[in-house]
Amino acid sequence: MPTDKIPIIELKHATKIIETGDERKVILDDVSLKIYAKDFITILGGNGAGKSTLFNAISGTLMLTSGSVFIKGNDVTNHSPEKRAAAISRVFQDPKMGTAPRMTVAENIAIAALRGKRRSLGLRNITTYKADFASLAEQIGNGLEKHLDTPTGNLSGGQRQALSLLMATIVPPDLLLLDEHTAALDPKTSVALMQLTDDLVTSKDLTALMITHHMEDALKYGNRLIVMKDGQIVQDLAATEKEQMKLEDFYRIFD
Ligand SMILES: Nc1ncnc2c1ncn2[C@@H]1O[C@H](COP(=O)(O)OP(=O)(O)OP(=O)(O)O)[C@@H](O)[C@H]1O
Repeated sequence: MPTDKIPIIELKHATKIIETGDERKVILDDVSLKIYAKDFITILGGNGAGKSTLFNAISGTLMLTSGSVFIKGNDVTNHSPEKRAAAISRVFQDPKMGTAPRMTVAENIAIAALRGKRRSLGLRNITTYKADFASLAEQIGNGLEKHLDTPTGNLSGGQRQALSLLMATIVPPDLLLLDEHTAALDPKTSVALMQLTDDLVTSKDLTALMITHHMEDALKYGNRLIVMKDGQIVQDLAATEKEQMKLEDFYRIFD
């Protein structure tokens, strides 16, 4: 891992404590992490280990109790999620989360294409861009290009997740957060979406963090693997270390 470059994301002693009545719970425990350009990091951890909390801390939907968050060297610890959204895209587990259901596929893509731009595309001008949208959707596969005028609420879960992925990356973000984005899909669709994800991340040189409960995927994809437990990062493995790990080794981590 490079040490001289400025990380895309850096967490310094990120800590979140939840206090309710007499109860005090540390859900993110002094996490320090540097994520560099083109890192594709898979994240494993049991239920309640703090994986989504880590994503919430990075995207700003959870404000830290102490510690700080930097995006490309800028301290964004007190920035709202909206402000951080110019740099960070997130795809959720639930296919309903990433897209506006009453809007068509083309309209959703048009909105995503505007991210970070001041100029308005004007939804009325979508026809001008239809050919571009169709070719983008075609790259995604699974017939999305034939559904440009279909409200996204009528798409299959797999098509919606593929569309969410396209929308999250159409304007390449500084960081792509994948929050168990294949977990709600049937096994065949899940494998196809995972392959598509890897193709997109690799071809667009994206920097990505991916939470998964599939140990095989965590081992197969990415250049780095993080294991979380009790709000802490307990393993941070580079590609070479990861290659030497066997599934049994990971099962031991969760013991
Ligand atoms: N806003 C909150 N208030 C109180 N507790 C919270 C809050 N957010 C998360 N937690 C708690 O923090 C712990 C970590 O939750 P988190 O969702 O990050 O786990 P996870 O690793 O993503 O788990 P899973 O695999 O089940 O999705 C859990 O015990 C959860 O109940």
